[in-house]
This record gives sequence, C-alpha cells and structure tokens, in this order.
Amino acid sequence: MAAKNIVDKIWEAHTVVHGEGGVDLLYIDLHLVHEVTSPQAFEGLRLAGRRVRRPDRTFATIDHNVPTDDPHTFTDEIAKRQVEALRENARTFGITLFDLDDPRRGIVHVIGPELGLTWPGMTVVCGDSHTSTHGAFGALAFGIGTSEVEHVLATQTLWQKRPKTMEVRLVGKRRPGVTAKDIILAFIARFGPDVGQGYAIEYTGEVVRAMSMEERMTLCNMSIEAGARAGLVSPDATTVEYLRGRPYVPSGAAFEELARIWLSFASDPGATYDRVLEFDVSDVRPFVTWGTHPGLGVPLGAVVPEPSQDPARRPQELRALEYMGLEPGTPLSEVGVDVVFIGSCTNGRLEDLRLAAQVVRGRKVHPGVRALVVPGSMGVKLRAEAEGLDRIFREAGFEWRYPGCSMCLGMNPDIVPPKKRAVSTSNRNFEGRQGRDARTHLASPPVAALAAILGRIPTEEELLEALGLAEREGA
Ligand SMILES: CC(C)[C@H](C(=O)O)[C@@H](O)C(=O)O
Ligand code: SF4
Repeated sequence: MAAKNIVDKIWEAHTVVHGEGGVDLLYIDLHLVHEVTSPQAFEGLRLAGRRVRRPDRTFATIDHNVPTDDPHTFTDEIAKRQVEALRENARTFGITLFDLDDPRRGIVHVIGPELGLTWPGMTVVCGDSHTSTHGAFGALAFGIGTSEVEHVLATQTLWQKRPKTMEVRLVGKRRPGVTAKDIILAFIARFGPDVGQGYAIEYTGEVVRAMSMEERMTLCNMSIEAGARAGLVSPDATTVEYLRGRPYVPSGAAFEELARIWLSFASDPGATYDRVLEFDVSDVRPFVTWGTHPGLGVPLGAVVPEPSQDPARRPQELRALEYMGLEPGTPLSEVGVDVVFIGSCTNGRLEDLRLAAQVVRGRKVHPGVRALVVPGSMGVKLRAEAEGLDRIFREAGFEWRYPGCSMCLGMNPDIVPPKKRAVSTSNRNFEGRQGRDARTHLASPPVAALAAILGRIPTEEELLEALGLAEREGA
C-alpha cells in the first residue's frame, strides 16, 4: 500500500461524493459555532424551514464580543443582540451552548481541545479562520464563511477543494527562551505570509515531536498567518495522553480502541507532499514583530529594519513603519510600550500563563503600562487560579479577566487606544486590529510579560535573566 500523509487519509475517509475539479463533498465530524459568524446562518435555516442535521456534533460558545471584566455588562447593542440570537438559536435547534456563566465557556479554539471535542482524524469546521488550531490534534480543521456555516448546519457536509499538501520539517535544537510562538513568527518572517497559500501544512520533525499539545496548537493556530488553510501535526503519544480523561472523551477500553484509530491517521513513513520545506530552529531567537503583518518580525535585541529594496515589498513596509511610528535603525529595546495583552487562541492557555507568570513573579508592571491577562477559557482561568497565577499577575498590577477574544481584535470593550503601542500574544498585527490606529507588536507570553514590567520591548538577555535561563559564566 502506498504511503499516505495525514491530509490524504482524513480527506479520503470523509469524502461523501467526488465533485468536479477536485471539489469533494466532505462529511464534517465537529462543527463549532460562535456568536459573530452564526446569526445569518441560523436565520437561513429558519427561512428554509430546515433543522440542524447533527445538533449532537454542533457546539456553540460566546467569545468574540463578550466584555471580559464582567461578561454580563454588554454596552454594545450589536454584541448583545448577537449573543441573544445565539442563545435563542441554540435553544430552537437543540445545540449545546456554553453560555456566559458556563465553566466550559471560552474561546472556541481553546475549548474544543480542552473539552476533548477535537479528536485526531476528524474534520473540524467553524466560521472562524483560526480553526486551524485544532489541527494540532491531527484533525483537518479549517475556517469557513457564514454561508458554509449554514450548509454544514443543514447537512453536516461541505463542498471543499482538496488542498495541496506541504510538509514543514522543524529540525534542530531550540535555544533557551524560544517558544512555539517565536518559531512560527520566525518561520513566517523567513518564508513570507503567503508561503502556505493553497496548502494544508503538516508540521513534522523532532522539534514538533518534542512539543506539548499547547505548543502545537500555537503553531497550527498561526498557519493562517502563513497563508495556509490548515495546519496539522500527526497524532502521537503526546496527543493521546492529552486527550485521556477529557470530558467528551470516552474512558476505559473504548479509549484504548479510539487511541488506536487516532494513531492510524498519522502520516505513514515515506509519505509524500506537494512541497517540502525544512526550517532549522537552532538559530531562532525570541521574536517580536515591528510591522503590520505577522511576517514583519525580527529577533529581540535587533533594530527596526530598513524597508526592503524589493519594489514589491517596499511601499508596504514604508507604510508599516509610518503606521507603527517607527524609525529604521531604532533598537527595539528602546521602543516604549503602553499596553500589554496576554491571551487569545494563540497564547491564552495554561502553559502560556505559567510562562508569563514566571517572568512577572515578584515584579511590578511599569508605571503607565496597562497590562491584561485574559485566560482563553473558564477552564484555563480556574486552573490558573488554583495554581495561584492570578495572584502573581494581580500583585504585579495586571488586570485578571474573564475569558474571551478580548484585545486580540477590536470587537469588544478591550481596545488599544489610537497611536498607543501594544505588545500582544495574539496572532494578527494588521492596521486597526486592536483598535483604530492601534500599534501591535506580536510576541510570546514571556516576552509580552517582560514588556509590561520594563515598559518597553525587552532584549534577549533580559528575557533569559527574567526566566532564570541566563547563561552563567563557566556553566
Ligand atoms: C470574527 C472572526 C470571523 C475572525 C476570524 O475568522 O478569524 C476572528 O476570529 C479573527 O481572528 O479575525
Ligand atoms: S482570539 Fe483572536 S484569533 Fe482567536 S478566534 Fe478570537 S479573535 Fe480570532
């Protein structure tokens, strides 16, 4: 039998009908729904007199527009109506909704994995581009538009063009202080934000195998920022152990049987891909973006770069420098920071908060910096509180919030004011992303945490020192 990669295996296992031009009708195993991209889809069903085909495979949460100081204090009429609509739709169509006070509520891409809804070998969709996050489990997971949401609600299937496949081999040895976030930012800086266009990326190699599930999620989450539709990691023992005991995962003999099936979806040895890239992480340093797309980044300690001489890139980079209020040649460690946001579906999980807390412990937020920690879910929040992380953040002067997308995007009251500069653990730094004229620097949780303490972007040495990883003489 020919060796197959994971994308081919999942695709073939889910194809209901082969259509024309490589467009196939896929069966969808898991449909996740949030308040922003679902109202019209449900309205469409209602108008057509249809029901939801698999209410038991459809789960809804509230994340994008929810206020995070008190989730019940909606001031925005549209946001309030979207949430009420979702509540009403969940009731009418018999769907499980993790409502505002539900201990299972959170950012859609944080709770799917955390609750054990996302399994290897599944097709997972959501009206949200960062659905790729679930690919960390070896699921084929991708974002869809609202009309497709309606199609999936009605039929539990979706017409999809089969993506080309790309293997991204992460090899080498990680330097201290380098997180999954730094690796994916450095990858996008090296290969460009369009490198994944038309592809589903599978991350392979010893670096990925050694990563925790949470790190793999960060990697897959940002596949979108590399232009790809989906990002995956083949399931292994780490995947299976993460899922064991989760609320929506069976236990006992059924689990062992499931685990066997899950592992069978992993790419076969010798599987081929339409394109293969190798990325040696040995030289990757903790990273930060300076521009207005995630590919415009440099290692900590670098200077703001000169705009590219490439005529295809130069105008955009000049514009980015202007928008960001930066001069080429300025050391990034001299760039002052007004706001720090730790959270989002990229970096709002427990390991992220632990790393940030390690930097923050016993220190104080720099005067004049507004710093927020927004756990990705109620589950993350409660576990972090059980470990006392909330106290570490609060005592340092951070705000400790309820879960939601928060400052990742300007769709709720957590906004970066015009011309203010934020270091953010989220995934997008486009113009206006965190608020009108807001300036966003993407970074890892420990880098963001240290920026809050110092009131500016840190150097690599400062980061290693704060993490207790500084190289001692003679060591
Ligand atoms: C609001 C939603 C449709 C959007 C997305 O699809 O990604 C958001 O989650 C984002 O990150 O920009
Ligand atoms: S946290 Fe940000 S990237 Fe993730 S789903 Fe919410 S808005 Fe999108």
